[in-house]
Amino acid sequence: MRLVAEGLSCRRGARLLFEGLALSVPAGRALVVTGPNGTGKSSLLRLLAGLARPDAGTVRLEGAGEPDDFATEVHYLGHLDAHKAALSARESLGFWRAVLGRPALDVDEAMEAVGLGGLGVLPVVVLSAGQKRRLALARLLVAQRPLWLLDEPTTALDAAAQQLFAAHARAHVENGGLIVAATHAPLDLGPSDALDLGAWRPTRPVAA
Ligand SMILES: Nc1ncnc2c1ncn2[C@@H]1O[C@H](COP(=O)(O)OP(=O)(O)OP(=O)(O)O)[C@@H](O)[C@H]1O
Repeated sequence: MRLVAEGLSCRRGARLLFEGLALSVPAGRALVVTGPNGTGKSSLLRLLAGLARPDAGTVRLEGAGEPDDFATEVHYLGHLDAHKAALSARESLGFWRAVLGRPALDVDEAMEAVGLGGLGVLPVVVLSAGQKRRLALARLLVAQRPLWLLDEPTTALDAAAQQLFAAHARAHVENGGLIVAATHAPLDLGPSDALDLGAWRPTRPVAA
């Protein structure tokens, strides 16, 4: 399996964020995307996830079966954690496990794996910011999907949770998974390439 993007251009409002962007991420490898605020890291991840259309260019996941199946191969973790506030942490994760399909860890195993063992009965609304982020990361573990698209995955995580996350991510890559992660923090995801989106900012014409 390989994620391939070619000739990608992205415009938000009146601003061209990048154009002609190409990337290729094979199975068993991660791509770490960095760049200053506003350079388009989240926008790029949304294009790769199929949540937005590029102004030009294509995205494909080679070796993923039918093109229509693309969405079922992808875990997208955005800025927002996408929990239902009124559910308990266990119920929320169980909901995602049922919806996402291809079950992997069971709910209690995944809660333990992100250090939330014992907190499952709490309503999501009372969890701390870092606990909510841990719960979002647990979603990656309850359903088997090869491509993880992660937007600032370590936001709000303490040092121990960052290490836990990195260990799960490296295991995913070692098992042939693919990861594209946007980050402002150093991330050790195992065999990786780097993409600095700051270098893709279109240059402005120099005023005469
Ligand atoms: N719906 C929108 N309409 C207009 N502009 C938008 C829209 N969404 C995002 N933008 C702009 O697109 C640019 C890129 O935003 P994006 O969130 O992709 O950047 P980022 O690199 O992820 O930033 P950060 O590091 O702050 O998270 C920003 O200038 C933002 O204001």
